[in-house]
Amino acid sequence: MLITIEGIDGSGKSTLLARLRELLADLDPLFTREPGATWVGESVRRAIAERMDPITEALLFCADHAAHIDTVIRPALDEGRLVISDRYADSRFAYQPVVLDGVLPDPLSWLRRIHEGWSIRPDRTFLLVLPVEDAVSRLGPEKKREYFENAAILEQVQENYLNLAAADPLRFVVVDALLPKEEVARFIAGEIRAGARSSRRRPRA
Ligand SMILES: Nc1ncnc2c1ncn2[C@@H]1O[C@H](COP(=O)(O)OP(=O)(O)O)[C@@H](O)[C@H]1O
Ligand SMILES: Cc1cn([C@H]2C[C@H](O)[C@@H](COP(=O)(O)OP(=O)(O)O)O2)c(=O)[nH]c1=O
Repeated sequence: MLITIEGIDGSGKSTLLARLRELLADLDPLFTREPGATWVGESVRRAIAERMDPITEALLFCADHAAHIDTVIRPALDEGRLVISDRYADSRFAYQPVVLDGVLPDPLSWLRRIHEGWSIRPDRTFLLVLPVEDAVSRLGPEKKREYFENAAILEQVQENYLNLAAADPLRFVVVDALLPKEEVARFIAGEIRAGARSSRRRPRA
């Protein structure tokens, strides 16, 4: 079973993942992330830091995804493991249209076409949602921010995320990220546990 965690920068993904490691330890999940689970992820970080052109950047994120699926996700799913990824394809569909706006006529369709035929659809995606001003204040004024970590960009990213969730309500679970950390983590752990139980009853297609 493939679970993905999505949300704008500062929504609480890293905090949540750390707690899920404890709460779900008995299920022995494989925790992974995008970008960065493969060496391609290092190129992605460099591309963001150096502000490469948006097409190069988008294709590097996609290359990281392909390597991530090939080397980490597919092997684990084939072994029947529960896989939980901090960011996944929806990060591309939410962030890259913002930077590709004006560069391509329809960035989202372009991105979707690139993923077609090889990417693996998550069984469940938890989307952490909170007002952008709260996310930005959580990121902290003193922190050296990455390019995407600014309010105007994050507003558009979050709007894209909410549109993705509205279009696919069976897969997405929208979670109020303003709730206390422990409440967020326990709710999501419970949902993942319930999903894992029912997927054991269903043979994998
Ligand atoms: N539910 C929450 N309530 C209040 N603060 C939170 C919550 N979740 C995370 N935080 C804090 O917000 C900041 C950003 O969280 P983090 O997990 O790093 O976000 P992300 O990985 O999504 O960028 C951290 O300082 C973290 O302690
Ligand atoms: C996976 C992915 C991330 N991103 C962005 C989100 C983040 O701003 C940035 C780095 O992701 P991430 O490693 O989650 O950020 P951090 O560890 O600094 O919180 O890349 C994309 O724009 N597209 C993508 O496909």
